Amino acid sequence: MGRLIVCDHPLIQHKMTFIRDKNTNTKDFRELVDEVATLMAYEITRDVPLVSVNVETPVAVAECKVVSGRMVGLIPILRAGLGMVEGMLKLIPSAKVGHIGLARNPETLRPVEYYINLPTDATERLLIVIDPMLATGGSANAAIESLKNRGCKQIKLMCLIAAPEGVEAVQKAHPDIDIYLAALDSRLDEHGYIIPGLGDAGDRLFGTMHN
Ligand SMILES: O=P(O)(O)OC[C@H]1O[C@H](OP(=O)(O)OP(=O)(O)O)[C@H](O)[C@@H]1O
Ligand SMILES: O=c1cc[nH]c(=O)[nH]1
Ligand SMILES: [Mg+2]
Repeated sequence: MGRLIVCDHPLIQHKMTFIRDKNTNTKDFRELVDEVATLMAYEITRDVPLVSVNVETPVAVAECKVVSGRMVGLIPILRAGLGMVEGMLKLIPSAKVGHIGLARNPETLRPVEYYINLPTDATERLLIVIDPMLATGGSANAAIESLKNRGCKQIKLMCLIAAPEGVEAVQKAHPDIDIYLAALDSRLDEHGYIIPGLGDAGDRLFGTMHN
């Protein structure tokens, strides 16, 4: 079974409080999501391979390590996953970015894939699927399945908030996948929203709330 890692660093918990708050405006929400993505990037790259290099300090040769090149691909699920890309690229600037467009049908809650574009060397990279919300798990599962169907083998999933139902669905369909979260919430409501959650992540990131 893949690991479930809840990244509960105090700075992440602090920022998540304001991300959840309905009174946080679009600009602040976007900045906070970006910041949490940067902090989570630190944790999700904890086990990337290193290679040894020697560097000359002003006084001696030091045996050092560098992250081996061309390691990571970021795969945001459109739209809301886009809000986490820049924050991760701050720590992993050599990552390439692929996109998977999925939208949940509000009645069936089933995801519909409307776009996919992956880096040409995606099968050689550790791919991090990113989406703020893991609700029923339908979107994450569809994205992971799409990647696997194209020959990708090393895949992790990174979300801000998950419902237990979503975690269980991903673990059942893809038991090889590690899941990284900033918070694990209580449940889903009858519309497939995470409770207490943060509302609709895409709408809050892009200011498209219908109210
Ligand atoms: O786990 P699930 O039940 O599949 O729900 C989670 C999905 O729902 C949201 O996207 P949405 O369909 O609202 O699209 P958007 O990002 O364009 O707003 C969210 O960003 C996830 O992709
Ligand atoms: O709570 C939820 C569930 C799915 N998608 C969201 O943006 N929020
Ligand atoms: Mg949405």
